[in-house]
Amino acid sequence: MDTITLNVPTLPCVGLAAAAGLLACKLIAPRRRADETERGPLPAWLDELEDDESYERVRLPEWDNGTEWRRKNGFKGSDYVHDACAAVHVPRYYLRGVSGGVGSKLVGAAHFGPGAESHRGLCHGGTMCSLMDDVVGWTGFCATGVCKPWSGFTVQINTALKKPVDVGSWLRIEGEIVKIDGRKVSVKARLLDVDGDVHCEAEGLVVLKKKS
Ligand SMILES: CCCCCCCC/C=C\CCCCCCCC(=O)SCCNC(=O)CCNC(=O)[C@H](O)C(C)(C)COP(=O)(O)OP(=O)(O)OC[C@H]1O[C@@H](n2cnc3c(N)ncnc32)[C@H](O)[C@@H]1OP(=O)(O)O
Repeated sequence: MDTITLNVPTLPCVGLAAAAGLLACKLIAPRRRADETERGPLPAWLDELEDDESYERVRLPEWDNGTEWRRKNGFKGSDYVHDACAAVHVPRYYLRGVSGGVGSKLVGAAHFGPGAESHRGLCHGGTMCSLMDDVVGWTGFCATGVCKPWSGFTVQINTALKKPVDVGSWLRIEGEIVKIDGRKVSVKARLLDVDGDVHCEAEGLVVLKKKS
């Protein structure tokens, strides 16, 4: 019968190697995944928005410096959509704010990464719904015509899935305030490609926080 000899001094080494591997995954792998180049270049039309004076880029510390800002402000994880490693990722939003809120429009680019896959190269419908939730919420936060982060809650997102999304796509995401009734902000949103084909659209409702 074969015998297996356990070399006891190697055990701590194996343990150390495993710990080092784990640390490498935690520290190195997420950074590699976060590398923008893996998503390819940002779509060119984002530059057009940058140059368009009617739109202003929404810059927030929770997006620009997410990890550190969140840790300091009591958040417990990474942003489901805005984090660089998110399966479906929005790197930027631009706001065309309108005084009074109605007509204010938020436009951004969304990338569907490999982690968003459902069936053979196509993305999970839930990734489109998540995006609709995000853009409805952030558009609702612009109910005064300027972006006031976390100023309300998304309470409804009625999403119609119209056309599948390929893994690796960059699509345009838009939200627009169509009605404000007290604390209730109604938003229409859609996700479209460069040809103007609509992949999904949504009607959403945001309830603003009570004034304290
Ligand atoms: C607004 C109150 C603030 C509370 C303070 C908490 C302190 C927190 C501090 C800081 C938070 C920063 C904010 C973070 C934002 C996160 C981002 C997201 O989008 S989260 C996504 C997941 N969404 C949820 O998890 C929502 C869950 N829902 C709720 O928590 C409640 O429903 C809430 C707070 C949104 C509203 O509760 P109510 O007690 O303040 O207000 P009511 O009187 O129930 O509703 C106001 C109006 O909205 C309608 N409404 C509410 N929910 C609706 C729904 N689901 N569908 C249709 N209408 C709805 C109601 O019918 C009412 O309408 P009528 O004024 O009577 O005409």
